[in-house]
Amino acid sequence: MGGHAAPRSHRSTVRGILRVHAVAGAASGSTSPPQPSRPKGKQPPRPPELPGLMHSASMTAYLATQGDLERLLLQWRQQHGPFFEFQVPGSPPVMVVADPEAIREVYEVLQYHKSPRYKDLLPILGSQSMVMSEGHTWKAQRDAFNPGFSSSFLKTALPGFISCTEHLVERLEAAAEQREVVQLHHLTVLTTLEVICKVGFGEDIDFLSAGRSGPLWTAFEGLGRHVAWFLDNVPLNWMKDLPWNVSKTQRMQQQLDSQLMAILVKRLQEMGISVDRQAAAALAGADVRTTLTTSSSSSDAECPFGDTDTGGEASAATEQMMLDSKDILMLAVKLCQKESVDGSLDLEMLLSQMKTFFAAGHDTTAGLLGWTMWYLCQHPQVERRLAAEVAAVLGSSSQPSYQQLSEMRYLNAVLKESLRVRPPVGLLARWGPEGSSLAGYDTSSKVLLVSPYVQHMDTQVWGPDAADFRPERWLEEGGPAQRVPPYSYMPFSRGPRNCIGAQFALLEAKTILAMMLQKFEFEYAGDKPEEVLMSVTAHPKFGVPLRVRRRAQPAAAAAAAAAAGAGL
Ligand code: HEM
Repeated sequence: MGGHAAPRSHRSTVRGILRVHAVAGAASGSTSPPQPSRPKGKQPPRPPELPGLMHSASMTAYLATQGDLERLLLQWRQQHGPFFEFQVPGSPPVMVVADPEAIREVYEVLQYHKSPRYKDLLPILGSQSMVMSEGHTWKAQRDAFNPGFSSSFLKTALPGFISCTEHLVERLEAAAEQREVVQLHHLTVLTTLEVICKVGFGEDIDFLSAGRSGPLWTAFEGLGRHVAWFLDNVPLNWMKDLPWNVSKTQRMQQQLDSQLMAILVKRLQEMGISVDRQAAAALAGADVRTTLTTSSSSSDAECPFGDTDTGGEASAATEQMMLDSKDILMLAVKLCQKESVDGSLDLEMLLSQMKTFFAAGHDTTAGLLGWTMWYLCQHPQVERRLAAEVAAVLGSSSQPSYQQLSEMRYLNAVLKESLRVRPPVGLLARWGPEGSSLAGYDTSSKVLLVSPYVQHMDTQVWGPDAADFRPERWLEEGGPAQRVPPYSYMPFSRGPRNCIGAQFALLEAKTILAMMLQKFEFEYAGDKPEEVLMSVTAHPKFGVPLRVRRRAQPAAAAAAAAAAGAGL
């Protein structure tokens, strides 16, 4: 079945339009940069303009694409070439850039800043989130957290990934026993939340048992819905600045902040670092920017990574810290302390990154898992081959080792293919500075929009079956997938602002899929095909309802795998 054969709802169209509008930075928002006078430079082709919210007549052409925003961009790319522009009424022009070399220029050479409208997400991500910071501040944050997301550290964290997945396996066992249909996407959301808390922050929270009732989930979900409402309803976006909405946002943010701050303070105390609890409470509770001192510090210096080089091998000292640290947060705290002149810690910066990882670290990977299971159900021959590989590599072991996961080449290909045909993060936006141009086009004060989906569907790069879900393409020696230019495959973006969590997400997805497929068989239980619900990420709209059955005994499965060995 084709990669985008599932039809999409008109509702998701409208949300999609609004997302573009939001990312573009609607004029109604206070965060839109000023509009300077236009410099010289040619203008790219302009397809029929995207409709504004109330212009339903002009929406007709748009809906003809079955409400699929990314497919519309793909269609326009085929009609107008790799550069074209549109403008949503009331927002700056949006130039779509689909040429791999031009994207590389923007992301690696020119390193344009992110679109200012991402700032609307700061209540969820934290005021110092590395998603939005730039320059030295951003570099300091990446330097502090990069080692925790490296493969060498993640290798040691594998038991954490496994123990969270065991909760999921228990839940699926109960479902198989009771012949219950599970909403797989929902279960993967809860599992990936467990993983980020455990591996990221060293905190055990049983989200699968607590479900939607746990205080951390309740706080996160409430704030998320509140913030998303203003993003989705662009014409009413200004209402977020009304005093009662500002205080509601602050109140909800405070609930989330206090939950995560409690974890942070606990972890610091476990590390022997005492924290001024009152100040921590104030930081979690109000809109203040404070740098707290800890027992080993005496002033309020920030974590000064500004001039540290991120590239290259980890130093021996960092490697030792990796060995001694149980989770990513602990490692980052140690690195910050080491670099700090006086041992002080910027708690607000740490809290912001915790919020960022909590938000960015689960929804995306849960989407990847949900979509992968949907594709496996649609392609039983792929599922059989994958299950055979898992059985052959794991044998009777119920806990995969890092080495075993690395040996699963077909699993790797399945995940790469799933990320290609349905990249969880659909749109990336940068801001063209005043006076700038790209490939001869004026990009001054424009949003430069890149769609990984458009890049992944280019038949000139991927071949005529670009739209098909076909993991084998990644294993064909000398095939088109081996020759794609870097910016034609970018589910995790690329360049210095690529996804810090890419290795984390892949290890997590491999662990969860291998452990699920070793024990269970799945069948799609929905009465209509899955559809995309475009939110900040591309969700499976119906939640991937699945019937679960126990797979034949591992020994029998291993025998079947041996028989299928030639196909591995
Ligand atoms: C399948 C899973 C994931 C996908 C597809 C994904 C995709 C992306 C993409 C496309 C970007 C670039 C955004 C932009 O330029 O606007 C990004 C950035 C980021 N991601 Fe992920 N992500 C995933 C998982 C994770 C995980 C597990 C974490 C953390 C635990 C994470 C944390 C981040 C952060 C902090 C950034 C901002 C990096 C920076 O600007 O320096 N992501 N991700």
